[in-house]
Amino acid sequence: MTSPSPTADRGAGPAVSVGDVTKTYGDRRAVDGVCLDVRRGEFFGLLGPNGAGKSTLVEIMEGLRKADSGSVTVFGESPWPRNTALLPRMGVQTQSSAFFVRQTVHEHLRTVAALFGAERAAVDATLDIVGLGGRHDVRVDDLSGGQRQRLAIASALVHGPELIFLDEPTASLDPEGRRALWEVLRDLKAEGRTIVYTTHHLDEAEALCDRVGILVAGRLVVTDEPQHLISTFGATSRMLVPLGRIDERKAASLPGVDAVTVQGGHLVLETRATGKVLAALDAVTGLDGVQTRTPSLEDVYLDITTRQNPQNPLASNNQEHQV
Ligand SMILES: Nc1ncnc2c1ncn2[C@@H]1O[C@H](COP(=O)(O)OP(=O)(O)OP(=O)(O)O)[C@@H](O)[C@H]1O
Repeated sequence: MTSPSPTADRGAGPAVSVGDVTKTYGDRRAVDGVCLDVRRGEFFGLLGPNGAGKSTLVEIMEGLRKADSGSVTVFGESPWPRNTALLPRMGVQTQSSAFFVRQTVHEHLRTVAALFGAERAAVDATLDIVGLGGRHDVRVDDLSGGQRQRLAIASALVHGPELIFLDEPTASLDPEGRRALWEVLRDLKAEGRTIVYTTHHLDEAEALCDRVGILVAGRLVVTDEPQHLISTFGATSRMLVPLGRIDERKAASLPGVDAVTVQGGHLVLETRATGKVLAALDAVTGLDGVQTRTPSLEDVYLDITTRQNPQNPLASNNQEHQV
């Protein structure tokens, strides 16, 4: 990015502050009393099932949508009604980003850059970093879905904003493109920029985010660091033992085993006491071919969203916590 590093601003207040924000469409409450501060220089991931309210909340933070009630500030100022002083400081990629479809890729990004007064050199550099360096002369109309997504991301980055909002930026990218974007995002964070993004890729959120927030039915039920969330919620580890090595009943009776299921060619032992179970397995059958899967953010996410879903009879509302 060509703009100066925003690192110097880090000591000031939060990049984004959301206070008790609510948004209702008809009789549907899309965002329900959300409070959240995103710190300067933070990489914050907003997670949640389809329809949980992520895009609506992000659009309210961006100043693209008006909240029914509550307060939002971006760098201490309200983004609504449209705050032109904030626009150069923010980069926005939405799920329905608009394009100048009759222009070429390079013309499109030049037009966007000019709107923000960004240097022309930034256009070539940004196309390179999103992997569109070889596509300058292709008409936007003729891009594939993933290439359009890359161009939308480039449009959010070309003016070197301090605060970057990305709504499911990796949704249509191929695996190579996804990993390449991870590196771009890590570099942006290393420059001191603040990133707020939504994703359904939990491995990605675990790898990239300083903190994640999980929205369920419009309510922010958890905000925490991914690793802390995993240890706090104590999701179980799984041990995969090749079938035939130990029978199901005997496996279930081993000390520390919480549950046993058969999946594919394995007995799957769930446990919160990995060492104890490994020692017991070693004594009974040896550890050759035994695989251990430690809990991931995805396990915790599924646990939380299942319990918090109001449609689910096991739902409980007593897990809210923030770090
Ligand atoms: N413009 C709108 N008019 C009416 N209802 C809307 C509108 N936008 C969103 N909704 C509804 O609000 C709820 C939240 O939608 P939103 O798009 O914010 O969720 P999301 O978490 O981003 O979902 P996804 O993961 O599928 O993108 C959904 O029930 C959706 O149908």
